[in-house]
Amino acid sequence: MSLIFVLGGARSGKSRHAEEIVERLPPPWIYIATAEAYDAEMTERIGLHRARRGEGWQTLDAPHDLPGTLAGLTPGQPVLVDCLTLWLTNRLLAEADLAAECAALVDALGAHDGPVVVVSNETGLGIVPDNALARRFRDAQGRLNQMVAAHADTVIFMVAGLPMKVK
Ligand SMILES: Nc1nc2c(ncn2[C@@H]2O[C@H](COP(=O)(O)OP(=O)(O)OP(=O)(O)O)[C@@H](O)[C@H]2O)c(=O)[nH]1
Repeated sequence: MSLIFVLGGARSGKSRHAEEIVERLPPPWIYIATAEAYDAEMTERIGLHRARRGEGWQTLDAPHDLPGTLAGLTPGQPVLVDCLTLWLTNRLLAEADLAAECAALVDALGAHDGPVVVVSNETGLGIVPDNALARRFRDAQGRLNQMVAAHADTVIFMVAGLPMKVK
């Protein structure tokens, strides 16, 4: 098992970089998507991602049950999880026990018998949000990122499309 964690801001190029890492491995590659298309703009974004991925990729949707989806994978399959931020958002809005769910997610990432690349946002670099929900989210995201980074073999921080290896 190898775990590679790719972090960055919005439009930092993290999805593309994560895809390139996985595409160096033998296909088929599993893409676990956590986004839900709530509006036309998000539908278009997702369409662009799907068009870019092309042959060799199989997409699984896991907006909520990410640990269960990971547990159901065939051993050895290279997998890309894109991204933890939307999964955490979905679970926060579902009023889940975030500490327990994040611990279960880290266990599931570690349990997959194959290469895993995980994408997440490095949030919290801006000003303190003015509402409690956003502050809660920011803190939960920071904690989850630390947990995944601690377990990862490699951590890459994307800056303006450029990968910076931090672990
Ligand atoms: N449901 C679904 N979501 C997808 C699919 N492909 C990509 N996505 C989602 O698209 C999201 C990323 O989209 P963007 O907003 O373009 O990425 P970004 O994080 O702003 O930018 P980058 O740092 O450049 O990757 C991820 O959360 C994915 O889950 C898919 O096939 N189905």
